[in-house]
Amino acid sequence: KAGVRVSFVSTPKNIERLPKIPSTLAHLVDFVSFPLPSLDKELLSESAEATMDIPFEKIQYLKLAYDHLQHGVKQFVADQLPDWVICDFNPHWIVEIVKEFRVKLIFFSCLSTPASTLFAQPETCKTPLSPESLTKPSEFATFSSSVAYRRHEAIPFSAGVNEVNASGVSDLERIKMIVSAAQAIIHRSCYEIDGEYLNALQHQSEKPVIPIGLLPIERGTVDGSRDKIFEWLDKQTSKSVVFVGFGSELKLSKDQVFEIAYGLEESELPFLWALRKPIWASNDEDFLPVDFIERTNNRGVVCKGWVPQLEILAHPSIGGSLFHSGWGSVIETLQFGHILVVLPFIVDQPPNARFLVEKGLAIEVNKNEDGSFTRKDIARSLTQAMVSEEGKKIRSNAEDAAAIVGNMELHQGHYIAEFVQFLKSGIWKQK
Ligand SMILES: O=c1ccn([C@@H]2O[C@H](COP(=O)(O)OP(=O)(O)O[C@H]3O[C@H](CO)[C@@H](O)[C@H](O)[C@H]3O)[C@@H](O)[C@H]2O)c(=O)[nH]1
Repeated sequence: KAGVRVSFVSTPKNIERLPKIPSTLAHLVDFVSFPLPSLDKELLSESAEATMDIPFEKIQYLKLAYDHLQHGVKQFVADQLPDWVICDFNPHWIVEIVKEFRVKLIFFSCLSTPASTLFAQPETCKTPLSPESLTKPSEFATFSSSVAYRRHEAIPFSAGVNEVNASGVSDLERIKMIVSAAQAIIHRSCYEIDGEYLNALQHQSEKPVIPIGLLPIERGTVDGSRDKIFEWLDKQTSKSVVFVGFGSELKLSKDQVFEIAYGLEESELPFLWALRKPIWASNDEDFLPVDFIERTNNRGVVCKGWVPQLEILAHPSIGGSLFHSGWGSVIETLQFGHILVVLPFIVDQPPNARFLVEKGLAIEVNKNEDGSFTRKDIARSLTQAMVSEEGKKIRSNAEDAAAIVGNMELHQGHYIAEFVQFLKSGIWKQK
């Protein structure tokens, strides 16, 4: 909308998943599709193009396949000579390409600023990321911060990012290479919500750390066909229903799915659960406790598949959500002023959850030291959030947050405008 020409480079299936570009912007935005090079079918199925398509242990092969895109991308950069390349942490080989063609680079971190303050500790720039460094708040947080991993979360996370996987390059190495070559780092962030962490991150970094706003999605830009989910929601009382979802890439175990199911049942609250077929399920239908659907069908709906989450969250019957605290879902929930019950598992989800609790916007489900949780923990947190007196202040804080998180003028008008200014001038004045 600011008149910047954008080529969005990805693979066919991922591009198909994106919303269509409005005709008024079609002359400025190209979707550039490179077929994903195939690997041995044993390693990666031909239809897999994103983490949501595969089990966790296969992600390393997806990275390997993406690394083979470097030749096509190099040719594209040579032909187009863009002013800037913006990329996430994955394509470390872009560093050589931008150097060769003298193109400027921006690192887009899709993780929140509170989470990033933990990865960007000065010591981790030199050494592998240790679990110890993740279990304490950033030393650059000059305020009282509770954002840190618990030990049971820090151990697998640090192992995952340090490991030299099948692609031959660890995630930490990828991030380091891109960050050190980038002129700036951009975050889905704004001073009004996570300003203190943005400032802490800026103190940790020698480069501009630029908030590009929270990028709330405008309604009507995603498919929200009014199918029977909405007919059911229309019949529910205002702000009474909990939306339950765990994002795109998290794979829950059978125990976890069952405890969530029993917890929903025990809470006696109306719910709408978006549940894709778990990888351990033997068939398309049977992955919930016996008779769960029958026992809860007077007040709950389970949608087995991908749902129009944004349109559901916008419905007036939704009052709260039970989420993994993926940053995208956090923004979408707060955009509509709903309280969050957070049950974090992987990547940045644990620090996101701590941040939301610290801000008085969420209740985190209690977990044991080994990371397990029970139906009682789920039911207790849901009741507290949705109906109890204890949750009243948090419900009201979440409602107030909608005025900031859902403010399109602030995010698109102000933050994106400032970022565009940076793209044009290359100069960033720290706030
Ligand atoms: O049935 C569904 C399920 C998901 N979504 C959408 O998918 C996105 C999910 O995003 P997010 O909440 O960020 O979850 P993940 O994609 O699972 O998140 C990964 O990426 C995030 C950063 O973008 C990290 O914060 C998470 O930890 C990481 O797991 C959101 O836009 C949802 O609206 C749907 O529309 N329908």
